[in-house]
Amino acid sequence: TLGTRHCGSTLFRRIYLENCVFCLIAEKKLDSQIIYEDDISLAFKDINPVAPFHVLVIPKKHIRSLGDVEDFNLVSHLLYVCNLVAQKEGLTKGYRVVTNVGDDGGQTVFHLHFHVIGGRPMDWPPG
Ligand SMILES: CCNC(=O)OC[C@H]1O[C@@H](n2cnc3c(=O)[nH]c(N)nc32)[C@H](O)[C@@H]1O
Repeated sequence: TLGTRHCGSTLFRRIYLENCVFCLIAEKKLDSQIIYEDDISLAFKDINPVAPFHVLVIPKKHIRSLGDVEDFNLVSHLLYVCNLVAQKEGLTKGYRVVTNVGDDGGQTVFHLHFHVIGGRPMDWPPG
């Protein structure tokens, strides 16, 4: 698919990025329910919640998945935001943070994102 080929051309990157749903959300070209934003990250409600509270935390910069991260200070910031939105929601009984990496990981949107899932007891092991 488009996302699996790597090509240096700016045109290819522009077309590819314009097909990234989370890039469109970050650029406000696609609507979403934003619950936190700063200059490098965004948190918005998942369109298909699996729990009473289900929010996605993403870098505004396009990064395909955790496997493609170069600057882990950014990941640290994203996890800080996960905790921030969970505290803001008042998830005092706990919550789960999940990132899916690649096909076996169940990743379906290839723009790095952390799920913050809460409001009900979680099962273990995950599927
Ligand atoms: C299935 C878990 N693996 C994964 O990769 O999760 C991707 C997550 O992104 C969610 N999602 C997809 N499109 C959109 C969209 O346009 N808007 C919003 N607000 N969420 C979206 C989807 O429901 C899934 O939970």
